[in-house]
Amino acid sequence: MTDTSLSSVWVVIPAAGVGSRMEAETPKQYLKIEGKTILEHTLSCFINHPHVAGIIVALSSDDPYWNQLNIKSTTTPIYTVEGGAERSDSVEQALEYLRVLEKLDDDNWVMVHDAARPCVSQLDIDALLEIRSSESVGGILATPVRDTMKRSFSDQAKISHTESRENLWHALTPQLFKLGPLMRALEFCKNKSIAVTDEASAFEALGEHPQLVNGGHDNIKVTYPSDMQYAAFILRDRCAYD
Ligand SMILES: Nc1ccn([C@@H]2O[C@H](COP(=O)(O)OP(=O)(O)OP(=O)(O)O)[C@@H](O)[C@H]2O)c(=O)n1
Ligand SMILES: C[C@](O)(CO)[C@H](O)COP(=O)(O)O
Repeated sequence: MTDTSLSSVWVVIPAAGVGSRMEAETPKQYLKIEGKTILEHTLSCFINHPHVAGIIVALSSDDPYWNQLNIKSTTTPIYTVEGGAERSDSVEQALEYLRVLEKLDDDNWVMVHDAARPCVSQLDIDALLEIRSSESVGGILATPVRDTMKRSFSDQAKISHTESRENLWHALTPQLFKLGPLMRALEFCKNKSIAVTDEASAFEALGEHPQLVNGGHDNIKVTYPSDMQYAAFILRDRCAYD
């Protein structure tokens, strides 16, 4: 087994969604904040990063926007692959590309990060990368739940009961795992028809316990229209200090 604790990682950016909850004409990853698309903001978090070997972006088959982006990358190769029906399918397509065309072997680390999360900080990315030298199966950025959590009835917006927020986290991205185990975990879930909305869930289905790395709660996933203003505030604030 080669020592990959300090090797560079490939970044998988699932960007093939339609953004239905955003209710916009354009898929949300192509909506603009401060003159740049959300996808460009997200890519800028990883382009020319010293520990990033390359970026693979999963796009929808009929994506007419990608070629219009203004992406400047001097040291980081960026490739695209056709995504799939679900986020997990898009991730699998990108991983297959890395294995077959980039000829990455199983113990290469890969980091999966939502195109819709443009506010991730370098500090958090580097904190997650630290787990490469641990014995863990991999891990994710996450942030502890801050509010009291209520469970509603399934058929009405009334409180059924309060869920304990003890040891309850919001899963964020990036999520960092080794290529081979991640592909096998996703394949296992697909074969068992276990729907997974993040990479960690696939490992949990195998009885694994990925590491939780405390990340900023401002690493939001732009999902609803109201998220755009908050993301713009965070990005403006971030640029003011960079
Ligand atoms: N088939 C899919 C679905 C989603 N994604 C990506 O996965 C990330 C997180 O998914 P989500 O926030 O749910 O995006 P959408 O699926 O586009 O949003 P919605 O569920 O509102 O349609 C996004 O960057 C999205 O582009 C993807 O690559 N392939
Ligand atoms: C991967 C993720 O962002 C972690 O919170 C989330 O699971 C994506 O879910 P979505 O339904 O695809 O937005």
